[in-house]
Amino acid sequence: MRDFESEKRTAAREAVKFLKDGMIVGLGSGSSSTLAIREIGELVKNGLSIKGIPTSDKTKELAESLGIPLIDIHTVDAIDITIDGADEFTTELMLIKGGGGALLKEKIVASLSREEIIIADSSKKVAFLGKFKLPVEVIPFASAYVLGALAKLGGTGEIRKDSAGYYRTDEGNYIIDADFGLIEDPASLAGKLDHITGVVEHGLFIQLASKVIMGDGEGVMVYG
Ligand SMILES: O=C[C@H](O)[C@H](O)[C@H](O)COP(=O)(O)O
Repeated sequence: MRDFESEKRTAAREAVKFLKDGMIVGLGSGSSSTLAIREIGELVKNGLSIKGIPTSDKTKELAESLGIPLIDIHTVDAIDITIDGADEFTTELMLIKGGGGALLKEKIVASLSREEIIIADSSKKVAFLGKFKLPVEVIPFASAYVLGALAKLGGTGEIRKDSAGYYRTDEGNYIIDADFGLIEDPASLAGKLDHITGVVEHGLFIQLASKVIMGDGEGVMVYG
């Protein structure tokens, strides 16, 4: 029986070894990223000098509580390294992200990053993306239209809910969790989703990850 929590922690510890003094570091969102951010907090306490850019309000709060210095994304040309999690990944470094609703800022930060390191436990590795429903962030006004557009592409979708009603992202948008079955050509689907009016962003990350560090039992496997 694998201990996924411990695999995530091992991957997080491995990823933070890439951080060096002076770096601008993208801080991912979700439970795996939280482990990495806690490790970064320890390193900062011990003298590592980095500046972080958080990918969600929750991550910002966590980083602040750990004393990790932050920098405004508008003041940087590039981010040296981002450490983030994923809901699914393939060994070709394609990802589904956004299970926690943070995909928009995560994709912006990943796009600005020289290196995007994904940390994951071994349950996240798949041959084909799509068992995990694909998060699609939409402007609330467009949600019915987008559901129809997804159906035309062969998908079904449901607007994500939470205890307060419809779930809202940090930017106030809705998330549609879309089911396309197993996705044989993620790049092609990503291109089609990019063209739907009202879609702000989607959780298919293509050619954004530089490597995936996967916890594998007691050790790690590195892809990329
Ligand atoms: O919106 C959330 C992010 O994309 C997370 O990186 C992703 O959902 C993986 O989260 P976790 O590390 O909690 O499995």
